[in-house]
Amino acid sequence: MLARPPGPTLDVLAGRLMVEDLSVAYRGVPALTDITWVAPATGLVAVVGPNGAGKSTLIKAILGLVPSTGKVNVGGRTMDEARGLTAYVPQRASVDWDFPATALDVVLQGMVRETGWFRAYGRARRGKALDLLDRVGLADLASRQIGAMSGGQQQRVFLARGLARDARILFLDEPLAGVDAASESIILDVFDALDRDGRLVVCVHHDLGTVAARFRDVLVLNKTVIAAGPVAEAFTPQVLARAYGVPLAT
Ligand SMILES: Nc1ncnc2c1ncn2[C@@H]1O[C@H](COP(=O)(O)OP(=O)(O)OP(=O)(O)O)[C@@H](O)[C@H]1O
Repeated sequence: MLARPPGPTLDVLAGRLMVEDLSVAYRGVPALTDITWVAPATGLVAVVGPNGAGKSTLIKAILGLVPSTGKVNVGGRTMDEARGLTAYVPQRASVDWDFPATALDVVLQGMVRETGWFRAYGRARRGKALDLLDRVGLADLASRQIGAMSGGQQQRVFLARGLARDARILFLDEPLAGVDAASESIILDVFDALDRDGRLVVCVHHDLGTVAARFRDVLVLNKTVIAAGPVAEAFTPQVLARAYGVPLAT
């Protein structure tokens, strides 16, 4: 049985992302073991942990991008059934930046679903894609090749692409890694707007110094769950010492 946080009724859990006994192994080597986690209904969650803790693997396993055992559901729906509710912004390092596409193309690709490629290029969709680029401060670079943009600009384009799905739950893998202060500020402002809009943002994050200021909840991982919950309760020096193996200040 899923261990529930004390108190909540089924109503409170309705619609929540729930992970139960999730395990992943790569060629027989465990990367994640028995992850059980009930995400908050909305808000910003930082997924933190040392290198190799399994943060990226967790996001991919939740989305069904790597084989896993255990259960994942959103309010009782499997991830396949809930696919339309989710968006994924992968780690920048995992993207081939040499592919020939403009920033606008990349955002339009985010709107392609089961309906197929053709419908994605209607006038309304193009307008929406331009609005999304504007939202991340890149309206004037819509026709720039993605490979000719800075790291922070590329990350913002991929955030806009994630937003194009109008998802209720957004997963982002280190969107703030290696971006400059201006890009970081724009990305965090978008997160805050998503939070106000009642979305759930699950973000792999390396900078422990900004967790308390910018995220409401945290999931601390080191191949299994070390702690999870509101930052004030779960992001403590004791938890971080357990996760990272050395004392760290929060
Ligand atoms: N495709 C793969 N094949 C084999 N092993 C993998 C694969 N992907 C990840 N791993 C291993 O699984 C473990 C968890 O990796 P993962 O990338 O999920 O960790 P992470 O916490 O996101 O790390 P980082 O902070 O360095 O990005 C690591 O030991 C990694 O080497």
